[in-house]
Amino acid sequence: MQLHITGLSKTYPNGVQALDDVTLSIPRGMFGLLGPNGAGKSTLMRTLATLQDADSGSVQLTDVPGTINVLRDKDAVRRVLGYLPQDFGVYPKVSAEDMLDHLAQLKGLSSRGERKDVVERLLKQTNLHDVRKKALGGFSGGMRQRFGIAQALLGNPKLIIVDEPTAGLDPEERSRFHNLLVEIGEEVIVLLSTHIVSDVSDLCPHLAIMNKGRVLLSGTPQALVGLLKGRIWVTSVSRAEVDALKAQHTVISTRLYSGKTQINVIADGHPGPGFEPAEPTLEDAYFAAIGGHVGMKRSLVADGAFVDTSSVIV
Ligand SMILES: Nc1ncnc2c1ncn2[C@@H]1O[C@H](COP(=O)(O)OP(=O)(O)OP(=O)(O)O)[C@@H](O)[C@H]1O
Repeated sequence: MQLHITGLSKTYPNGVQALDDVTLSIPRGMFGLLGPNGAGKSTLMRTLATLQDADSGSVQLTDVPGTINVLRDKDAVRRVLGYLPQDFGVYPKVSAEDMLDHLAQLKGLSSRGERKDVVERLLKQTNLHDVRKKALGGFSGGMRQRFGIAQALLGNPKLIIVDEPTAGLDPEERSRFHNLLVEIGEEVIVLLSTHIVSDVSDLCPHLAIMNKGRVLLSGTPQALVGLLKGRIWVTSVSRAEVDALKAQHTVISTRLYSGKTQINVIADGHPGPGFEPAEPTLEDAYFAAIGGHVGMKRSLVADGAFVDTSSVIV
């Protein structure tokens, strides 16, 4: 099973181009869609979830078995889709158990006994069984997101789309949520959008980095990080020195560390006194891509094949 997205574009009536010729092949397992706010992640996910139309392009879900034309055969997509939107709302007065039972009915599970089993299993899987009688309005952010996954798993979906699910969760709930996603398994496609690099590095064997509606890079974390091998340098300076360094070097990120500013620079050779070589991380790849310092030849992905980023130009 693979999801092939080819040349997908979308411009909103206000003139914002949210998707600009997006081409990606998404294999089975967890796939991270990483990008800053406004990159176009939600637009892409809503389009794949059949909730809005693209202006052009095509999307195919292969070997489901058979092939689904995602933009055209919306009912067929909905039968294999589980979706957790960014703004997942719940009825505050309804209990988790009753709501899940209701959603199961809407998904077509008409047998009461079968529904009871499915609801029970999902509540256990998402660690909500103890609070199943509690009204959803009293749920914490993390519990609500786990409930969101429970409803997305109704009907054994093959394509699961989760849009920024960890935003606003505390570290413990984030880790719990990550474990839940990992458990969903490798037999389905799980597309996860996030602006948090560690969500992707912890979970996803494949990812794409998006900005301004375009895919900047895609591949395995190792391949993306490999692009920067020997090219990341780090130094630590006082705040007063930061602007001068930014004027002289290609700074890809700065962060405060023990009261000093740690600066990561991209350069093909040693940038000068005070710099140490650094092992590149996915965060470096992310910032380098967003800053336009590494990129992908568009023609390489034009055939829709999943690109090994060893073939990426820098
Ligand atoms: N319905 C809409 N009408 C007009 N512009 C929109 C609409 N939805 C999104 N946009 C714009 O399209 C661009 C992409 O938005 P989108 O929500 O897809 O990005 P995102 O990567 O999901 O970011 P975020 O995490 O902030 O939602 C943004 O500039 C946004 O303001």
